[in-house]
Amino acid sequence: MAEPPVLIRQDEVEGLLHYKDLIPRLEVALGKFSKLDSAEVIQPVRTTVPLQKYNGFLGLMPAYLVHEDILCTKLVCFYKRESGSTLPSTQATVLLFDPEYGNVKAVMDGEVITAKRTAAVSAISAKLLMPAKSEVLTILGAGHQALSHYNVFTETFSFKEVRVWSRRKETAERFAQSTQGHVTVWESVEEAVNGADVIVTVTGASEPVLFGQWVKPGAHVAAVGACRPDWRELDDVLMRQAEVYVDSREGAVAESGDIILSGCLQSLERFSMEQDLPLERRPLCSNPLEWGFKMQSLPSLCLNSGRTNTEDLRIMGWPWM
Ligand SMILES: NC(=O)c1ccc[n+]([C@@H]2O[C@H](COP(=O)([O-])OP(=O)(O)OC[C@H]3O[C@@H](n4cnc5c(N)ncnc54)[C@H](O)[C@@H]3O)[C@@H](O)[C@H]2O)c1
Ligand SMILES: O=C(O)[C@@H]1CCCCN1
Repeated sequence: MAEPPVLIRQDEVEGLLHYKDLIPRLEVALGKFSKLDSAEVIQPVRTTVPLQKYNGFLGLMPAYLVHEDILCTKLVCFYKRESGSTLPSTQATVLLFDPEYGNVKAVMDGEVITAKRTAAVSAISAKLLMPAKSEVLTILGAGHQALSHYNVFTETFSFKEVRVWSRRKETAERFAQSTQGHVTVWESVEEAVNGADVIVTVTGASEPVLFGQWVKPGAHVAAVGACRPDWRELDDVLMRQAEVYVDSREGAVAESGDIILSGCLQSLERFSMEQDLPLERRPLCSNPLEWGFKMQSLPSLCLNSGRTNTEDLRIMGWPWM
């Protein structure tokens, strides 16, 4: 008879999960996942159950690391909340299984895991893709993901200036006061991103909030918020100008409204058809030399609107370069 599962609470997860350990482990996992080799990582596109009555979804996210024999599933409820709602927009739980016996070994808080994993993967994309002398970071959105992204980006890099914008100025001001460093609050997105080297979009928007004409050439955009086919944060101009790097081709094609609604996929598909590339190797990027940059399940995509140093990507161990 199996032992009952261990319960790992949010404060315990918070105390155990540190970016200095999380980032290198995610880089290894990303590398294995990018190989599309099911002998390494089995992580199908998640199943999503609509909760129409509450304008939300339940996501079921299994993953199996074969060599490490780690089997887990994240169950996450996520919602589009009305402005000013006090209800949470995300609630997640992670189950760890004994792959041989089949029982649940641990039930752990998924909120901190989601906040830190997502931000860490955005930081990994920035390590590889942001301009060499990045000085200005702009965060669009002032919620949970905004805070985890602020924390990992200021811990990992040294920006001279950090800016924040939120659709409600008071939430941006509250966010700025809650951080340890100096964060400036901006009234408009256009002003907030003007000259920014790195832009993180972590809003609950359904329509574009970031427009290509405002983004400095070569800037890096870590687009996190639009993780449903009918949600988007980025406009068509940005999607078509940028080199698009995604966590998973299958996931992005199924879930990323920024990719699906901008039509950039069709043009890229057309390109790869013409090149008669094998399906599993088709790029999801505007630049034929850059393969789809695979990242842990969402952020749905990272954009690099300038040249990318592909050598860095090779160094990170992504063999598909
Ligand atoms: N890619 C991933 O892996 C991943 C992980 C977690 C969350 N998300 C998504 O990222 C987004 C932010 O997540 P969170 O946990 O920080 O949520 P949150 O509710 O804590 O914060 C959302 C922020 O977006 C703002 N916002 C909401 N609706 C908006 C709109 N229509 N226009 C502009 N701003 C708006 C809110 O004011 C708030 O500042 C959500 O859409 C969530 O689904 C993605
Ligand atoms: O992959 C995740 O964990 C997130 C949860 C929030 C909605 C989008 N997907």
